[in-house]
Amino acid sequence: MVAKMNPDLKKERENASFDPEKITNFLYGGQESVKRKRELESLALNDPDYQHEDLNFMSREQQYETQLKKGILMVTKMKELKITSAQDQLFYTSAVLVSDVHPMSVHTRMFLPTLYGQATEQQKDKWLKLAENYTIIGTYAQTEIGHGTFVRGLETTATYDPKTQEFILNTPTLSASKWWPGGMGKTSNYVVLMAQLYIYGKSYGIHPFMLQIRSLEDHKPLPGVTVGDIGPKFGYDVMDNGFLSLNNVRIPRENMLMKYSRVEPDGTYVRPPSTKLAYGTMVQVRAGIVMFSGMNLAKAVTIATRYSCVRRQSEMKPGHPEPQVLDYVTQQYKLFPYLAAAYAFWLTGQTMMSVYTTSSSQISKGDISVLPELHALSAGLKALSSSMANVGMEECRLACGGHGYSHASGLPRLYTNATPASTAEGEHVVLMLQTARYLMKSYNQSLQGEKLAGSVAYLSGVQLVPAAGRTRNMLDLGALCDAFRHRAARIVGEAAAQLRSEMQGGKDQADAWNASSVDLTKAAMAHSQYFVVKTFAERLTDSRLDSSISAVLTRLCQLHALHGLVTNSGDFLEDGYLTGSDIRQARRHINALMAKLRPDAVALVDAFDFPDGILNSILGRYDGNVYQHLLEWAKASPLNKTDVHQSYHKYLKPFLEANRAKL
Ligand SMILES: CCCCCCCCCCCCCCCCCCCCCC(=O)SCCNC(=O)CCNC(=O)[C@H](O)C(C)(C)COP(=O)(O)OP(=O)(O)OC[C@H]1O[C@@H](n2cnc3c(N)ncnc32)[C@H](O)[C@@H]1OP(=O)(O)O
Ligand SMILES: Cc1cc2nc3c(=O)[nH]c(=O)nc-3n(C[C@H](O)[C@H](O)[C@H](O)COP(=O)(O)OP(=O)(O)OC[C@H]3O[C@@H](n4cnc5c(N)ncnc54)[C@H](O)[C@@H]3O)c2cc1C
Repeated sequence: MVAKMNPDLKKERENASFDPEKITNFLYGGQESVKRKRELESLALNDPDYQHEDLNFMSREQQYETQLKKGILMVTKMKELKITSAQDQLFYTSAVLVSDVHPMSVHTRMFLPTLYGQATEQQKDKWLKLAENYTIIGTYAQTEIGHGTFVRGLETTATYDPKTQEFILNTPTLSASKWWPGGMGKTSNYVVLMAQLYIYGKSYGIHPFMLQIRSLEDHKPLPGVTVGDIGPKFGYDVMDNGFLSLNNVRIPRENMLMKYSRVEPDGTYVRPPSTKLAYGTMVQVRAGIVMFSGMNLAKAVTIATRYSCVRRQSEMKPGHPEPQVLDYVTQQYKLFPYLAAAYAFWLTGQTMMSVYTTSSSQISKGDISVLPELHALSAGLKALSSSMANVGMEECRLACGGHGYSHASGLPRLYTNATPASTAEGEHVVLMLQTARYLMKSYNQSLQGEKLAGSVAYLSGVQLVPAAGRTRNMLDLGALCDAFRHRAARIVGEAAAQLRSEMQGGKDQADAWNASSVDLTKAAMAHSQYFVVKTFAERLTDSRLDSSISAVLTRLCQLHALHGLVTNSGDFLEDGYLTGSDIRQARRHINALMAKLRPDAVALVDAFDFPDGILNSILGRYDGNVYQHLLEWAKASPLNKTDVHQSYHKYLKPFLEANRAKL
């Protein structure tokens, strides 16, 4: 029997100004792609082999085991079903894994991409098939107990022995032990080991090496290898992040991944075109995190928005029925800016991926000129999107009141699994500083009359003319983009001036950089925000957009820009580019936009097209039948398996009896 839809949600859907299907098609790149997405999702969600008890009711060991079993089934079925394209795999795996990963995720996301990106053709012949077949399972072992951020400072060594033509691998100190790699604790039998290369006592920096860590027969650690799980974490329970130490482990010379740099049998070192090519896998994952963050934020906003239409609380007017909590403007102010941000990062994530694809094909053809722009853009956008998603997901949880704190909402698990995106693959301040480094270099080039291209083109010949006194329409997307561009250019310029003045005051470059780093981070943030606002606005100029959806998407874009502007108003006011009256106008527009978006809120989250199985949230159910399912879910909790829990007999009963006896 089809359950009846909650009447409030039904009404919301009837009153929307547009057909959400049109936006779904826009978000996923067309009708055909949406059709395929739904086919694959339904295949996964209706497959009985993937069904299991709620992970939230399990111990960590059980979660690991369940998700490993599921991961294995998933890769087997994808092969059988010939689900081969990256897009199809993403649709299918998202439905199987929901907001979790599986213990072999880093194999797929980093180990294989490292082989594709860093191995020679010969090495690919040797390992790729094995890795693609999951005959070997690997991870990306870079971070150590003592160093994660400072890759150049890693202590693991790979010392070349020309006599035997082998590398000797060692973690010479406690702090050199590898720590964190996903799937290394219990699952992987191989790693790509990032280690300092030494030849004849000379260091050549960090390079990738293929290393077998466990027997392919009985999975026991190989001689010289100590490996295990690092223990429970804030989230990510299903993943066996691991530690690894190495004691004089020898591997053949051919195990260094040598696409870009080489060690000849006699120990001659052949330099790569750029030492940063060894960081390629990190750049790829960072680019992916922009979209990943947009999608996670979209899930959280879907849950909180639907629930806010089902939830009724308090009296807005004495004696009147309790309103849907989404009718409180403060609730709209909690959610709508993140609804807009989810759209912004979703679309920017797509742009980032297409920049990545184009640039990486140029790099593989030997053109490394695109590397600095790709690195700076992906670092800044990864940092911005993941930190915004963190704040937004938490705000969505808070917007669900008490029920948001329950695992039934899906929000705690979504948050704890997604929040590492801010730290892993480059801590967010560290990455912002990388973007700032590129901005400083570009800005100085522009001062010397060089014409800049790509994301920093706007820094060329920038004229910082204060525009106070000018009347402007704060809803005009062109004017909003101009304001963000002006702010970014000004802050970049001021950070450069600050850096210069620190150096003129006697500091060396490194101390001056540290002293200016708050301003530098701010410059990178302003630059990345400008990129997002501009990208969002540009995507709306697509002539294929139907007018009904173009109107509502324009409102979201305006809200995204205006909210960013109002929350950073000091930046726009500081040099008089905007006036107090512009900011007041912006605030009024935000209120008006929220009122206009209110009737479309549910349709806008429906358009993300997350089926219930993927949202995995009782509060966010499509049919809105929240309370009945909350109760059913609670009844399934392991503590409710018996009316009287065994601990009553063990502890409570004797305690009560002893107390009674004392009366
Ligand atoms: C967990 C959930 C997350 C969700 C993930 C979502 C994924 C999305 C997909 C969705 C599915 C989910 C599946 C989950 C499975 C995957 C799980 C992944 C798990 C995470 C794996 C990892 O966590 S894995 C380790 C990553 N660990 C770092 O991330 C270290 C940061 N640390 C550095 O990355 C360097 O340490 C740092 C700072 C650059 C300095 O590097 P350095 O010291 O060598 O360089 P300097 O600063 O001296 O800079 C010298 C010059 O190099 C330039 N440059 C530097 N880097 C460059 C580069 N990459 N490309 C070009 N140029 C570069 C720079 O711009 C300068 O250029 P210039 O001289 O011209 O100014
Ligand atoms: C869930 C999860 C999964 C992971 N998976 C993997 C994996 O599969 N493989 C792998 O190799 N690693 C993995 N990592 C490790 C991850 O990449 C690192 O933790 C991350 O790069 C941050 O480095 P760190 O831990 O050294 O932080 P730290 O650098 O110690 O950061 C601590 C503080 O110092 C500040 N700081 C550090 N350097 C600077 C600087 N230069 N300027 C200003 N501030 C600075 C940071 O901003 C931060 O506030 C994973 C981590 C997590 C949490």
